[in-house]
Amino acid sequence: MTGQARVSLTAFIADEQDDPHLGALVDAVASACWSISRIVRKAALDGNLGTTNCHNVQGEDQKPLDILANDEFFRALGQCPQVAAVLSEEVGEVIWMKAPKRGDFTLSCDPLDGSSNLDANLSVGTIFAVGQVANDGDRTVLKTGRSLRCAGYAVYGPSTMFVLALNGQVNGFTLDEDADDFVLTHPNLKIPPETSEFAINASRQAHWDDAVTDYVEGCIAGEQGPRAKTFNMRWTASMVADVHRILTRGGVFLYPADAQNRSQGGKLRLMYEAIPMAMIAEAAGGAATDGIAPILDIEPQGPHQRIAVVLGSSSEVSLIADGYR
Ligand SMILES: O=P(O)(O)OC[C@H]1O[C@](O)(COP(=O)(O)O)[C@@H](O)[C@@H]1O
Ligand SMILES: [Mg+2]
Ligand SMILES: [Mg+2]
Repeated sequence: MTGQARVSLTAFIADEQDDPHLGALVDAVASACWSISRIVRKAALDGNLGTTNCHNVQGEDQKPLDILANDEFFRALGQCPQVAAVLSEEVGEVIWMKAPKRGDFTLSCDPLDGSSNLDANLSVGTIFAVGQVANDGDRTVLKTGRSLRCAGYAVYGPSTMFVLALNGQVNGFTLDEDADDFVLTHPNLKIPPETSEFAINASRQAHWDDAVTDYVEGCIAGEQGPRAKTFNMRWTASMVADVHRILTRGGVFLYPADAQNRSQGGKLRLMYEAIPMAMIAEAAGGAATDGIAPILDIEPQGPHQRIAVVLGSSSEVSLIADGYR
């Protein structure tokens, strides 16, 4: 985007919508991501790699950076008077910051996504979704993704980027560390409907159901197979990094429910992984399903509910969903 006027995230949001409170909230989330980006980059220097003896409500090991990123989020949101509630992967229950008033915001977040990659210095990220309080005293956080005001993620990779779905569009901003600012570098991101790249943890093949096995075998069969084209495969084990690649060049991401994780509903969490990424995928012209229904139409049953996720290029998503019928 050289030669074009630099547009900062703050200016972009002010242009895009007229609710100054939402602008302030997105700015606060971006500042939390900026701090997390610095903490992640200095982790080895500050002794923040490795493990802790702590577990989150899902029984998962909490890495030092999971906890530090979560603290950063609450610090930044604590400065936003319009934030009524926060649901975080790292905290068991929904935290109410104040008595909810009509128009206040609720925030669901995965402060550090892809934490199994931290010690290997691979790309990780942060995921968030912003809901709104419908009426004074309304304490409903578990709403379908269709009710969201915006959603996004930050990816801490070779560069730090902030990607935001707002008003039916997805835009990417790159952190300019010298200017301490997120600058619009990837306007109006679109997921191409066709692709020849899929992402799945193939080591779980033995547990897959037929719909997934048939789909992957069809891809791997290449030009001689039913798809009559060559497919590539990628798996980074960071949902943010896999989804960012799909936003950049297309593809389909699958973390299906399988024989091993079906009893808990799948692996990924509906409120702060599946729903925000589904909003981003749909706003970028892609699709997102649990195999049966669009993820944004699913009524959440619990704050840490898990779900199957298939998202990305619309033609592949519908082909995979056909396999479940
Ligand atoms: O280890 P697996 O089975 O490949 O799972 C990787 C998936 O788990 C996650 O790391 C879960 O997210 P968290 O790191 O936030 O717990 C996703 O980012 C990723 O897609
Ligand atoms: Mg995650
Ligand atoms: Mg996480």
